[in-house]
Amino acid sequence: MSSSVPLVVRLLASSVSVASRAGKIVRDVMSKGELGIVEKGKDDYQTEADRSAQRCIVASLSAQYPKVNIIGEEDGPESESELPSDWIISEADKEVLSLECPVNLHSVKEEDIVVWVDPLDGTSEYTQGALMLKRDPWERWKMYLTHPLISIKWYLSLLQSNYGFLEHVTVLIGISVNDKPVAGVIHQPYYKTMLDGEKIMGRTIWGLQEVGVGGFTPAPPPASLIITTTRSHSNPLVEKALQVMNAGQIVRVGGAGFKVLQLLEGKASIYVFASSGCKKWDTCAPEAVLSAAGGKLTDILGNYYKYGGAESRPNKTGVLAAVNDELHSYAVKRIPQELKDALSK
Ligand SMILES: Nc1ncnc2c1ncn2[C@@H]1O[C@H](COP(=O)(O)O)[C@@H](OP(=O)(O)O)[C@H]1O
Ligand SMILES: [Mg+2]
Ligand SMILES: [Mg+2]
Ligand SMILES: [Mg+2]
Repeated sequence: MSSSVPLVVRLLASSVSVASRAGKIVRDVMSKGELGIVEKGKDDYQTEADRSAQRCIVASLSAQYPKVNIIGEEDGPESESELPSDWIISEADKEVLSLECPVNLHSVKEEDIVVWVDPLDGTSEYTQGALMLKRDPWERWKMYLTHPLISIKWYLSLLQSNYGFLEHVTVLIGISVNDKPVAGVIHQPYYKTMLDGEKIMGRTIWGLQEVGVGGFTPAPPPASLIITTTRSHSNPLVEKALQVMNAGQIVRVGGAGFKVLQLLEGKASIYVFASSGCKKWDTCAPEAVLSAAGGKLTDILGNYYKYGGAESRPNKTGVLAAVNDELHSYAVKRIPQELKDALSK
């Protein structure tokens, strides 16, 4: 790889390649059927796919960029087992490598960068998706009975959905410089495209400050106000914030990455989540990609989060994102003060 390419662009190009490999790991774990679900906390789970995808991303990036501070969601005791050699990716996406680096990022050093990794965003939807891969209804029912995450209401909605909610799953790699997300990758392992009659799995969307987004073509916002929000982590405050938006429609989907994709694809115009459940790894890459496309992601007070390595992990004051500044200000104004106060406490 040419070292004349500025560091941020090289790191983004490497992240695009490694996210795609991590996405394959996510699919492979699902195909084997041994999800290895571990409960980290209330409504907070981890699977073998989360653990393995993170190992692949962190090992690949830290081998090439040893002084970059890489923070992953699934940090914990290091696994003893050796990493398969094909999990270490040293390739870098050629299209991204040829991008013009914004002038203010030209001289960024490894020490100035913090990378936030969410190896699998939408873990609830991933584990529920496993059910839909069981073709035999009796097998599916047995799996449901032993599944820790699914209520009967969800089971029924799953049966109505075509392919479960696997499309909501993303791999997120966010690159921040001096507290600010400047570049990011959102990879969708279960996005399907047909090419010459052949099914291709996965697509990778990237964003770079001042350059724009790649990997897909953003669509204009919908004509009426459509809000996207959580489908698996709601609570009374979250619902209150949705009520005040006066939206024509509310779309409940999994993952912070997928909700930002809903905004970029013209399926919704505002993402509202008045809860402290999301963390920095959930929003770093989505914020970078959204802002590169002209959108804005902040907390529900309208303040940007900071992404330095010493910042606390939770996004305590919620998430509010919109496709443009005008819709973002509309949403900030609509949120009642008592709700802002409740999250700021
Ligand atoms: N109450 C809560 N507890 C734990 N994690 C939460 C949470 N609310 C949101 N999150 C995390 O924020 C991300 C987006 O959530 P949602 O899909 O509900 O919008 C998910 O990331 P992960 O799937 O990577 O863990 C989810 O776990
Ligand atoms: Mg998680
Ligand atoms: Mg996440
Ligand atoms: Mg995750």
